[in-house]
Amino acid sequence: MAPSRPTKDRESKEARVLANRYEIVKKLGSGNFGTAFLCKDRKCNNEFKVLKEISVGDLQPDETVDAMHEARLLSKLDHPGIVKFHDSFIDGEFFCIVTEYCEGGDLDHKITEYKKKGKSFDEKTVLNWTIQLILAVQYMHSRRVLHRDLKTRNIFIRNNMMKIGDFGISRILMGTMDMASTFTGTPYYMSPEVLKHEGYNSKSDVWSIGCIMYELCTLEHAFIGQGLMAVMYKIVEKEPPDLPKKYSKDIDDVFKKMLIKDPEKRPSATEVTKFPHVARHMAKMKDLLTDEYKTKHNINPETADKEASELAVLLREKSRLDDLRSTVEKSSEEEDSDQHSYQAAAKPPKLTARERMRLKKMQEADKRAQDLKKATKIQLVENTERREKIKTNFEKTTLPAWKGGYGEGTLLKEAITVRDPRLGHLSPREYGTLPDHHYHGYDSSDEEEMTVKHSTMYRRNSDRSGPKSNTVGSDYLKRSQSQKSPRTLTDRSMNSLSMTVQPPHGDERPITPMRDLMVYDREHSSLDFKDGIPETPDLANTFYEQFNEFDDDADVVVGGGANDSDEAEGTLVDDPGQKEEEDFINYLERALDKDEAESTTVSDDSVLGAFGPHARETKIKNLKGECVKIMGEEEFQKAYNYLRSARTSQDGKEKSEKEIMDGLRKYVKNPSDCFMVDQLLFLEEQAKLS
Ligand SMILES: Nc1ncnc2c1ncn2[C@@H]1O[C@H](COP(=O)(O)OP(=O)(O)OP(=O)(O)O)[C@@H](O)[C@H]1O
Repeated sequence: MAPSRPTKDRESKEARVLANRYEIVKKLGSGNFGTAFLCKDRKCNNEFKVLKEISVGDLQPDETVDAMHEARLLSKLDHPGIVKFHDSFIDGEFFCIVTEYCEGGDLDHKITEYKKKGKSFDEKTVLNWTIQLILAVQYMHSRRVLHRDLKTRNIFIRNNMMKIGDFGISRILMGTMDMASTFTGTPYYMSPEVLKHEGYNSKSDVWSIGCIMYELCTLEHAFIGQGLMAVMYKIVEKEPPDLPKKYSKDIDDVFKKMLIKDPEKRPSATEVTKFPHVARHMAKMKDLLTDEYKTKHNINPETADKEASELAVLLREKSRLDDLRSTVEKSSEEEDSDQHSYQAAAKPPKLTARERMRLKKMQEADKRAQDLKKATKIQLVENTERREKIKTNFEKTTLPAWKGGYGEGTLLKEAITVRDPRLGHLSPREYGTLPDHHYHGYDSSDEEEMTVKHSTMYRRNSDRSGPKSNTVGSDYLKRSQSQKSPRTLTDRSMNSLSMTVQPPHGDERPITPMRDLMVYDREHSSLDFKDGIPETPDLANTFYEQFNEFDDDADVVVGGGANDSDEAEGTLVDDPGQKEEEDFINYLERALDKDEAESTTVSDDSVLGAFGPHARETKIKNLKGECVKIMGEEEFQKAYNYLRSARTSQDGKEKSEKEIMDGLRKYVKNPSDCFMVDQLLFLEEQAKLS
């Protein structure tokens, strides 16, 4: 069993916080490689995540680096059927992995629960889940990643969706990378080629999914026997059992194909998706999910189409009007110059009555915008002066600590608010109730681009996790800033914000006055609020907090850690659940595409996680220790000698598993214990070869 932290540390009443952000909530359980905890991510709206601690023991530093590297690579896997990897870090002697939390627990628990209640999964559920798993496996394989330890305990349930978790980092760290989970004594999902030491490849993962599928139908393992050797023998030699009669022949066929002994003949994940029965079911799933998605997210296809065509007409009109405007502007400029006045006046652009009217309106609007720009410049100067005045007042007076309401917050807000002229003059209260995006993107002038931002609309005072819709605009801005895109929002991005953000109507929860302040773009603004930081410590702190929150480098985007940058580049859809639904529908669609290219079989040599000599040595050492612990020194030595000669028989005659097992009985009480001895021999062989 992997070492765990000292009891005192774990039982302390104070919340344990790791990496300055993950607050341990409770222990979920301990596995062979470490302990899993439910934690709250303080930097991510207290979102629940799972933190797994694995003792790195006496690993060499380079192996830990390897594991970190592996963790980074795994963090790139982004699929609705794969448990999201968020972060990894070293904490003392522990390597910590932070992943998505799956509230439905693992599939092993689910199956046990069903068994206890005498329930069973219907065919549709079995197919749904198998398809979800196979799509995730297909995705992994296309990225040349093998799981190698697919079993019901490594499959998690979230929102009734299957998610593959527990990738190999723990096994790398504990030195059991070669064959799936040999320490755990769970050979039930291991393929014949793995048991025969013929190497792990992508088809071995497909085998494991076949075994899981059988388990979903029967709540039993596909290959059972008394002891590990018996199980191994059945896997290698015996045909899989039939599925119970209540399942169709079609689904039985799919399962049987996934359990073809010869990996060459066994279908790949992509081929499984092309089986007619699977493809038909996938198409149904896609239609159903798409309908559900539309209903849930209030998307009416007819309205959407109508809106899209209306938008297209408007865009066409706008672009024609833009052309006309520039032509008119050009001709009037030319009229002003002596050179071409006659020529220009002679060729006025041809406009329809409607266009003339629109053009006139546009020109008026342009003029108004120019005036507003000027007004804002004046306002800026006034604001700066006012701010200076307030600063001086602050220096002279000590303000009482803020206790709610719109006291000094309002004062400060008034002082430093740069008003968006399009909003007219609003009271602070009115500012507070406007949706986020109304504050973005006003250009005060060409030279001094300034992005004005309202910080935390609709957020509660105590908890900063507001409804999702309120953060979309802010995240959009954060993203655009972090990508160093132009600081001001274009009309189009304003439009996209207006379309995406749906502020909850009538939601006027109290707003923290200091948070009502607008945050400015430090690099580009001519206003330097740093000079205007309130002197009262509490206010100053809150003031600073805002800068931290919106700092370009601040770690604030959903997802945290290793994935932050990726997610920052993500879609505008800010609800992870919604994104996942969309992604899953897309993957189904892609899998249904007949022309989709088949990924080649991925073998052990070509995948992530090739480990170095240090890791192998550690593995051999651990494995030997484990064997001696179980069998005793003497018995281990006998079994080891016997198996070494049996496995490496030089006479060219290969013994069957049954023969080997029978021979083994002469030396050991329980031949199934020798499963690990076999692993040890295999590793030693590998070490010799490398
Ligand atoms: N992402 C997750 N979401 C929800 N529960 C999880 C998650 N990861 C692990 N768990 C739960 O935490 C417990 C411990 O998990 P862990 O992976 O450490 O061990 P295991 O899966 O039981 O064994 P092993 O990994 O050694 O095969 C299990 O009950 C598991 O269901």
